[in-house]
Amino acid sequence: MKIKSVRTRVWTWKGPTVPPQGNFCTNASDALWMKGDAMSSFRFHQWLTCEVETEDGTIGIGNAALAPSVVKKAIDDWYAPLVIGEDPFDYAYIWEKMYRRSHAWGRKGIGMTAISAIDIAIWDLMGKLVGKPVFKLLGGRTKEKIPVYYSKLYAGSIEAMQKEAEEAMKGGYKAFKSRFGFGPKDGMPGMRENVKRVEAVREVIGYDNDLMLECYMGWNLDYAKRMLPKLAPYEPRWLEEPVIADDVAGYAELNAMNIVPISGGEHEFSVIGCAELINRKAVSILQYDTNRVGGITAAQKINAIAEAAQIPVIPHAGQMHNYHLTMANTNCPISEYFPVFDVEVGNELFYYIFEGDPEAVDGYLQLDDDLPGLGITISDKHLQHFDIAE
Ligand SMILES: O=C(O)C(=O)C[C@@H](O)CO
Ligand SMILES: [Mg+2]
Repeated sequence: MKIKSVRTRVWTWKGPTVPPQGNFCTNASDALWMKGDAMSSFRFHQWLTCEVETEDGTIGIGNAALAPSVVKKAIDDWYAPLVIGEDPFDYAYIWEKMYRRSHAWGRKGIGMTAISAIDIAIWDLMGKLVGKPVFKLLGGRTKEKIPVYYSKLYAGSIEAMQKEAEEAMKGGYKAFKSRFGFGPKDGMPGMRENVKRVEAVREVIGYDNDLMLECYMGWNLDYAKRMLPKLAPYEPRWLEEPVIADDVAGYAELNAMNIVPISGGEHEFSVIGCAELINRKAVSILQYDTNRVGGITAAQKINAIAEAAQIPVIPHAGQMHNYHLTMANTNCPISEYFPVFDVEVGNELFYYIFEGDPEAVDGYLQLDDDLPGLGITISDKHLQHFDIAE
């Protein structure tokens, strides 16, 4: 069975969006003097779909959210010709071929994202060709159902964050991730504002539920070292991306302080890139995203390395490509879950492109033992809200 085509499309959201609300999420651009919406370059209002088709007409669906229009070009011009004519079940060889033939520029970022989208499509394809869900090809069911954590709680007024946390509690969630709104440029007053919001969310969710704290690369080593002791009393399960992704030494220093577990990895790429985070003890929880790190082929290899180091893997984002890996690995204890919302940052945009993503019920989600592949289709329900570029 050979791959006969690779079809990429870029989906640009033109529907209603929720406008940014002030200091709602620290991020890597906060260190710039720029005025205005620092999160603007971190929104996901475009998405890439990648459909890999075999001679018999079976189509596997992959996707990517980072720089979709550039990734499309990389796939169309460079990677698609490498995979057409190959047998999808030679997925390890295909992965190496894409990785090594673009090694001069593709090891991280755009290239690895393109490799990820194709690889995810190949795994969906293989599942469909053998009539098995992808998780059954990876190790099978390791959980009755997948516990999830509610991931939103962007920084806003204390009242608004407490209201959102109350609603999420009513939804049955038992773990919650909130975002910080203040960082180094906001000085001591900002530190106090950050702590106030952590305390306020804890007041609502109590101490029997997990609270994770997200910096999204918006702090630095000095600021994070000063913040950790202030956060410890609120018992966060982890502090996420406190420094920029390249500051692996900073990650390792913060993690070694052993005050709050440090997590990261959603902006790391390839097996070796994640092995570096593990081997340098830079993270206590690894959070690659399968549609960035190298797809399912790479993610499963990373899962083995993480398991050997007893570092739990909790992939960034929801989406089926991550859920299947979590279901198939005991060392992947829970999944991140973006509740279905109006399009804001855009983490939730995939709900408007695909059908089949499970909705969390009482803090859990379920995968179907008998649904071949990833279990998603491309939806036609929201086409009026997208411009689609072939
Ligand atoms: O969900 C996460 O971990 C992210 O980093 C999403 C990003 O939009 C910041 O919240
Ligand atoms: Mg994150």
